[in-house]
Amino acid sequence: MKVALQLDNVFKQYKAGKQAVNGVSFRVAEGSCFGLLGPNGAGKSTIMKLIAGIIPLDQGEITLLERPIAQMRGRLGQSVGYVPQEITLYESLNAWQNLHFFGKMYGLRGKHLQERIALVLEQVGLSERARDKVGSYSGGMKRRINIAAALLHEPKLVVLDEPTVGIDPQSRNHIFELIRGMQKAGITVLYSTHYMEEVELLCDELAILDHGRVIAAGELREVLGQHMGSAVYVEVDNWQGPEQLFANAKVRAEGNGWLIEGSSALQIMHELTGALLQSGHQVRALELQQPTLESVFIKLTGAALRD
Ligand SMILES: Nc1ncnc2c1ncn2[C@@H]1O[C@H](COP(=O)(O)OP(=O)(O)OP(=O)(O)O)[C@@H](O)[C@H]1O
Repeated sequence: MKVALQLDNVFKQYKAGKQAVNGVSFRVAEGSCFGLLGPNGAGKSTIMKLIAGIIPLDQGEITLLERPIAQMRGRLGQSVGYVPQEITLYESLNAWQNLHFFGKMYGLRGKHLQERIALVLEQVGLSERARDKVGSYSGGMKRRINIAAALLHEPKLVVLDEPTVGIDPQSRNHIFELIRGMQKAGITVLYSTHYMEEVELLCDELAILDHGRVIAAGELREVLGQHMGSAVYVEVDNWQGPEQLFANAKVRAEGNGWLIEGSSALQIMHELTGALLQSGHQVRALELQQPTLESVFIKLTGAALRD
């Protein structure tokens, strides 16, 4: 695996604030989509700003394409396309004019800039609205132009900070398609979100963050497998519960029933059906439950991801 981005023991504290990033390390393979998943305040935006060189780190090292970013200075901006959470566009200008402005900031000029603007507008599906004022756009369309602006200079790494918050489904789909297109083109994508379904859909690998620390990281299957076994959910009328039946599994009350987690869900189901058939209890629900990022997060932090 060729590493595009590497963070080694990175720390960041805002003035008089708490430790926003607290010893974070992870590696992102070239051409992959890496998800940063965590609740509000976990440190996702801060990590992204550190990578884009917008704020300096306190300790540790960030390496982009085998070069420490501390040594890259102006060249960092050439390699990274950073899309902040906030929309940063001129509402009174049209999309083309906005992109022209950003393109010039990246040092693009003349015919090449015009070609790049046309291409990124096509990539975000807004060529036909290019001459309309951005002020007349929906939130999702503005977000797509913000992403287009970060692609103008053909960066090797694109950093997207919660790009789907508060946008319409059509824009969301466009953004997903765009990311898939970037991956095909060998561009590395760092994607932050607090929607676990987005990570499951888009990302090859992920890091779960909480209070500025990585609490789990790796490929999706790996993370799910490492932290959760599969489980069986059961609802039974007038039953004292499955605790006595499963000495070696974890049992907890959930909803109107119980969740039994162990190394073999099939074995749990087998034993459960045997016992319930014998006792003649009325079974309301009996199902296999695959581990999800949500369940991993609850297990690791004791809180739901969207709290
Ligand atoms: N400019 C700042 N000054 C002081 N503290 C800050 C600043 N920006 C962020 N923080 C604090 O740093 C911590 C991490 O915030 P950060 O914005 O990186 O988290 P996040 O995971 O991106 O959250 P969100 O999803 O809300 O954007 C939080 O405790 C936040 O309050």
